[in-house]
Amino acid sequence: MYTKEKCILATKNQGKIREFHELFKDLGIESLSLLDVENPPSVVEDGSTFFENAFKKAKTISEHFGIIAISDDSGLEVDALNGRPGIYSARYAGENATDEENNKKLLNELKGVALEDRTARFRCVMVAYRPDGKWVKAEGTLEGLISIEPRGDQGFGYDPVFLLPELGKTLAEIAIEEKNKISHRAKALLALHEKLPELL
Ligand SMILES: O=P(O)(O)OP(=O)(O)OP(=O)(O)OC[C@H]1O[C@@H](n2cnc3c(O)ncnc32)[C@H](O)[C@@H]1O
Ligand SMILES: [Mg+2]
Repeated sequence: MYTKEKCILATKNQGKIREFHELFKDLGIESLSLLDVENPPSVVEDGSTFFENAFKKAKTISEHFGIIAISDDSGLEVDALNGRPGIYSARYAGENATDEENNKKLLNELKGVALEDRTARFRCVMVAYRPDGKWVKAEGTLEGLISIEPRGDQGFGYDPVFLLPELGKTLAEIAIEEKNKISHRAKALLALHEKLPELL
């Protein structure tokens, strides 16, 4: 059973890894991540879509370690910015930008835009890749608004500026368990999990 095997999460993002590990507890999946191994191959994210980048991350890591790899390529699409930063979310404010720098740039770009026009969504594309070349993919989204000011200290990335209108809170103001009930990542992982038996 794959649930007893180790698979590897093809990510170095601590925030993503924490969410995956919480979700994996319920699904009975055991995994390593790139933070648990020495000198993992680096993957240049030069694709033009979330899928291309997710596919490249999963394939490279799976072939290197010889086990199933699960990747996550995700980002924020802001309607008032014609979908930017999109696949460039991690490097929006520059190649090695911090989350704070990216959030600051985003809020600056949206200066003067009314709250109701700050609609946005997180998108997550996941690929599970088996070393012999068989793979499955899944996707999830989460709709919301870009807040006027950052709020909250939980989560990671753009969470402090991503407002959930129904709750009146940002993603950084809710607990990881709550985020994992609604997030783009959780939706993608549940859809991926349905397809994992195809890799067995
Ligand atoms: O490529 P890996 O190693 O997985 O890690 P990464 O941080 O580079 O990840 P991506 O290339 O997928 O870039 C995703 C960007 O979108 C942001 N992001 C994705 N999911 C998010 C979430 O749930 N909450 C806040 N920001 C998120 C994240 O902070 C990054 O800036
Ligand atoms: Mg990346």
